[in-house]
Amino acid sequence: MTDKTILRALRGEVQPVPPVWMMRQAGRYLPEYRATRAKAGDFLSLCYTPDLAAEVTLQPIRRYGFDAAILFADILLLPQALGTDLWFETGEGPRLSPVTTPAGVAALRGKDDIHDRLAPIYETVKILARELPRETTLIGFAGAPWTVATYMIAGRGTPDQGPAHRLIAEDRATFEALIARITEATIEYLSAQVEAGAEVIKLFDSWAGSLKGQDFDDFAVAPARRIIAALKERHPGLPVIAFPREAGENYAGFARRTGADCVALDTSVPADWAAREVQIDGCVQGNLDPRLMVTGGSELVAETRRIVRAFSGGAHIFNLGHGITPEADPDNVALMIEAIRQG
Ligand SMILES: Cc1c2[nH]c(c1CCC(=O)O)Cc1[nH]c(c(CCC(=O)O)c1C)Cc1[nH]c(c(CCC(=O)O)c1C)Cc1[nH]c(c(C)c1CCC(=O)O)C2
Repeated sequence: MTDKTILRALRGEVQPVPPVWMMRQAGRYLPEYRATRAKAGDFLSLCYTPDLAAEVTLQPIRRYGFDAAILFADILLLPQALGTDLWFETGEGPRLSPVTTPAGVAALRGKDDIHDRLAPIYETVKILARELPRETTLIGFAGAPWTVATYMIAGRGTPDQGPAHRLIAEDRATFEALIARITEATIEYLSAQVEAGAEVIKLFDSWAGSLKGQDFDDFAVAPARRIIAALKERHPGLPVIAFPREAGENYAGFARRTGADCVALDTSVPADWAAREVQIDGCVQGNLDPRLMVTGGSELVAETRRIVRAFSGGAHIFNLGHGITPEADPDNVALMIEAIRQG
């Protein structure tokens, strides 16, 4: 049995001090990240250069001693491995060649033909498995099929995921075929990460909140359940964190319905409600507002303590409700960690 604090939380163990890591902990708020990114040239080159991707993954571990490191990569590398073009417009975000037709879906690579392009990611995982401190847990990840599909269909990020919802309404068969292709490829991608040394897997469904009713069941719950079941069959005991962001009331029962060991909570979910309705099924992760990492001060300390207290009756991994932003002050991260560990 391991004594790693993150793995203990994921097994449902209640700990006096919750383990902590942060979404986007390797990121632009850190000067050392900006320096390594400049050396790589651009964001995608950083993702695909294993030595540099491992370096930025390790930077926040060295600086803060987080309990977990998350592989540095992006959810959009999988669509790229499936054959879509991918680039980042400076100051705007990702762009992809859209996939909206039966022919477009059929032209995607098969689930077993993604590994040549993703090999550098597996190499990053191998370096990290060697170099991380022994008490630090290594988290691998992928986007959940719905969120990845929203980018593939629109060719970019969209505020309301309109193009993906339109495809569901107008050509459900093509949409379902796309989800199925992403789901099967995601299983192979995550399984390869585990074989390379990832100890925990996290599924990011950043746009789950725009799925309502039956669509939530069909396109957020069902694909996650399929991926988690396949991964656990191949890698017995593998812990999985699911992040159905903005799912609201659908957070209740999400772990049970998908087989996830932990549900990550966004900032819109009241901690007291989540302690009653979500934590009864196991570990929860979250959910400090990332804005407090910009503003800091006594409000940051008070909020951190409030969240620790709210979840103290069950298994809890402290985290933000979403990624830390480039405007955050690195000193506020240290202040948050001190409030967690020293109470
Ligand atoms: C939707 C999504 C993406 N990527 C991701 C999601 C799901 C989680 C979420 O909701 O944030 C997930 C992601 N992206 C990144 C990671 C690495 C691990 C981590 O530190 O959490 C992870 C887990 C690095 C990244 N991915 C990106 C950056 C910033 C790139 C830079 O250095 O310029 C980082 C550190 C770029 C990215 N990547 C994506 C967008 C929309 C953008 C542009 C917006 C932005 O600039 O913040 C797609």
